[in-house]
Amino acid sequence: MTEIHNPILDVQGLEKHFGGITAIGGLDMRVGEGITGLIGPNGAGKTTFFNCVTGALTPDAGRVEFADGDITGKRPSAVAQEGLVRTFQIPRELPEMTVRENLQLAPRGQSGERLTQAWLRGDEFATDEVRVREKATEMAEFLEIDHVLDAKAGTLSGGQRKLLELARVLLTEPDMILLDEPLAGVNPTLEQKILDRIHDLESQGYSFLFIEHDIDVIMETCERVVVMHQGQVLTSGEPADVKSDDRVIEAYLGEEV
Ligand SMILES: Nc1ncnc2c1ncn2[C@@H]1O[C@H](COP(=O)(O)OP(=O)(O)OP(=O)(O)O)[C@@H](O)[C@H]1O
Repeated sequence: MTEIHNPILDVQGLEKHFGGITAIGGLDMRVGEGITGLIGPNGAGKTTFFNCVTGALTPDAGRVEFADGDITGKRPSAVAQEGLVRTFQIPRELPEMTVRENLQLAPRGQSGERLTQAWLRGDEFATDEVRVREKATEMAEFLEIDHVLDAKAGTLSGGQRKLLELARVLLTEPDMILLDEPLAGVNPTLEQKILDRIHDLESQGYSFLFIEHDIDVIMETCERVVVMHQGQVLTSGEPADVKSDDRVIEAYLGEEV
């Protein structure tokens, strides 16, 4: 296991139980800058971990620090204001609204208060409206969904919905983004586009923690990988080391490698 010396996200002793089920059992995890992969078998606790860290679930025990601040048990909006946001395995756009409306809402929604406050400070409301619109357009262009800006979000393909979700999250100007299977159900061309954008964003200073089941994608995309198993961190390190770790092969990769 390799140590991260200057973590952005530092989780200690995290626990989450559902009745008699221990989803997270005393987990310690440190995540630094760049792109980190989070892998593990079904039921390992990856999504529960995301939920506990970003405030959707309250942990039963433990401490979550982000950018040196204690965010344990804070609500999702407060966590987002600190610069930590997540996407969902199943995107959460508003299907009856257009893509543009979904994007323009993003900075004002639960996770966008930081940006909205910045925009509202000392500016005319009308100017803010224009800025919100411009930002939404820029983001749609960046993620190549600008051609569907006027379409209802509910009519988008699965892959386009993933891009919309990523755009909405980015519009909150986070520092770290937790991605919950952003490539699931996405065709290979779009998959490559999403990965390219993630790399672009990394070079702009964003950091990612990235749940992904495809080990080849993890190997190519991530500088570091954390492996979860039964609510704990089994190991972490560079992708090649993790892939050849006997415990990881036994617990997760099996005959895939
Ligand atoms: N709301 C809940 N109520 C009861 N049990 C839950 C709940 N959420 C998760 N669990 C249980 O907690 C454990 C961890 O689930 P979790 O979804 O976090 O795993 P995961 O690693 O994200 O799995 P997958 O890769 O299949 O998405 C599982 O045993 C799951 O059944």
